[in-house]
Amino acid sequence: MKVELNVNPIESWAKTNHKPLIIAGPCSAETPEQLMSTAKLLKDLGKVDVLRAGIWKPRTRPNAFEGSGEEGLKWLAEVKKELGIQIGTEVANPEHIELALKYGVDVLWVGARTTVSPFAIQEMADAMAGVKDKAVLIKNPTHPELGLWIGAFERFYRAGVRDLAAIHRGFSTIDKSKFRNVPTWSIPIELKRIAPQIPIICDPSHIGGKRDLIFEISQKAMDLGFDGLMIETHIDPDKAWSDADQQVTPERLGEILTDLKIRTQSTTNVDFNDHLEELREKIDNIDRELVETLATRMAVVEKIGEYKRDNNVTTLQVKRWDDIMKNRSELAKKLGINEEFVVDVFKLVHEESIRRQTEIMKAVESKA
Ligand SMILES: O=C(O)C(=O)C[C@]1(C(=O)O)C=C[C@@H](O)C=C1
Repeated sequence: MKVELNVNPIESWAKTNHKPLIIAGPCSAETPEQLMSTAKLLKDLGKVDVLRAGIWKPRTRPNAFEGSGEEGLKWLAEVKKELGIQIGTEVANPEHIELALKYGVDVLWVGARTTVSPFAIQEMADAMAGVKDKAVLIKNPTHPELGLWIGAFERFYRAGVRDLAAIHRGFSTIDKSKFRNVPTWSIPIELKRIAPQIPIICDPSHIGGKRDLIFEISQKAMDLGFDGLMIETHIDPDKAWSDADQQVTPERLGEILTDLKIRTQSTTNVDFNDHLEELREKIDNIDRELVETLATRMAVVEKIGEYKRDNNVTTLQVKRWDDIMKNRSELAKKLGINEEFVVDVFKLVHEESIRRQTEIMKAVESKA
């Protein structure tokens, strides 16, 4: 799948000359004082490009704080006027968009729970038709379905929105995890591969769910070459009306941003590039050998499949499979590589063996 979306580079709409783009501010706009005092400290850091604040909060259950609504937009507009900082908030329907535009919101984002619904996205895209100079950021859907995420970009793009970016906020899981939303980095990496022109912003607050994890997640995003960070920041995090555990003080945000190592996609250093080229050639050769070895293995699997078919023996051989898993895992340990990774590779290999042997069995059935 290739996605042709000629979206504008982040610098063109965020009016920033540094990378990464930093969006920070409280989870929710609670009071005019809370918003203004947080915003002033963020502005003083000199590194924050957009002040964020939730106005309408999609809470799991209805009795939680659901946002300050239009009133909060007035406070945001006041901050923009007084501090000259760009402002951003989450929108979930055309009415939110209309109000956000009325109060001069510069950056609108679509939440994960909205991205899952193409109906909601289409209505919002229609509401953005003809709107100029406003950026739309789209959070990944709550579950790791890349097509749905891309579909949301396509809907806004068709409506004429060109200032677009993705926000990676992790994926819901019922498994026990140290993260609130598991990052499953392979999904944003795949988005980068098939649509490299779409900037990606990481939301470590929602991935981590705990303030202690924010630095580590942000650094990982920088190591992967993400374009920005959205970090929830509150003047007094422990007293926040929503998501208290994942917010940091403006002071802590300053430390995080200072400590982050920012990497570049490439370098003009000739020695580095020459050496990288040599190593990549080695990798190309190793990969060729790997694929050739897989093909040789598969030929043996097919031979076994024919024997099994002719002797009415099942494709799946649990004892043998279990022995293979144990042995390959021990081998990985001995060679000092990640055992889980090797086990995962062999699970895929085994799945393919079974698929191929099932085909061999079927071929005879259909002849009979
Ligand atoms: O050993 C066999 O019986 C095979 O068919 C080979 C193989 C494998 O891929 O290694 C495939 C299926 C079985 O479940 C066990 C092992």
